[in-house]
Amino acid sequence: MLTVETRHAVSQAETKTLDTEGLRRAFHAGGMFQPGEIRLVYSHYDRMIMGGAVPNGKALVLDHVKECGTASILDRRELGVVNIGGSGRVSAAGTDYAMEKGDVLYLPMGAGPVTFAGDGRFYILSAPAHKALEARLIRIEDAKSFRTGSAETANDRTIFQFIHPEVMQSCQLVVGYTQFHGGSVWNTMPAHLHDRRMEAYLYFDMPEDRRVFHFMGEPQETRHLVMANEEAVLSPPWSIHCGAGTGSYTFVWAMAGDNVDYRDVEVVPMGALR
Ligand SMILES: O=C[C@H](O)[C@@H](O)CC(=O)C(=O)O
Ligand SMILES: [Zn+2]
Repeated sequence: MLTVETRHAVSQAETKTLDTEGLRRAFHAGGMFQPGEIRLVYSHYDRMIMGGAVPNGKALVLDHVKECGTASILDRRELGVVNIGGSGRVSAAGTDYAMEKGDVLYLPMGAGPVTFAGDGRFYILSAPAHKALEARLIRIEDAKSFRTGSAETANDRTIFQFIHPEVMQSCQLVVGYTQFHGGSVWNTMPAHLHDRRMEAYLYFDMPEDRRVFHFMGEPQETRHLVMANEEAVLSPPWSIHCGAGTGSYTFVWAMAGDNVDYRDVEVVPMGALR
């Protein structure tokens, strides 16, 4: 079963007027990981699609998505998959990829229908593409990683880059995830902006009652959303994106837009935040 929700782009001016429910309707996505279902959220920020596929023993096929206006989703798009669950398999274009937790798969434009199987919980990301590149399964040891932050500032973490120019080629997608050490809780602080790219975060690896207070908005007009396990949040290109958890967690970050330059960010000075 396929379910698709559309999220239109919301401006800075409108965001300023939203209450909690309004903010969540515009930017928050929950319930994407349902056994036996594929659920997608089609965002009009750079037309990024995020979603979940949970085969739960019965194979699921991602093919025609009406919102994309093509016969099959990858006719004019590329796809990233992060397995956040148990052992599973993803197949496309006659190749079967065994995916353990933490593995990331890139499927290029033209790869055709995508089949999800096994015990995986597959987080899906897709952006429009302009050329057919190489498919690639990237395991954590093939990712580029760096440790940043410190325990003193509660942001000691390792950033793993998978679909990233220093690892492989993609058209628009840049995808990786960040893991915390020793109870650190703050991601992406000091915050930054990148008007060239939107970003989506998926928070996971959290016990049921853990929450991340995710911050968004223009630097001088911030808002927060309370995020539970396996919930995602859209970050418009004009928005900061950072958060603090009530304990450690992992989050997948994914971007699409005008460039794939991970360092093309403007750091927001602490004094500019309101
Ligand atoms: O533009 C890059 C993204 O916001 C994330 O990669 C940041 C992040 O993972 C972190 O600081 O923890
Ligand atoms: Zn960012």
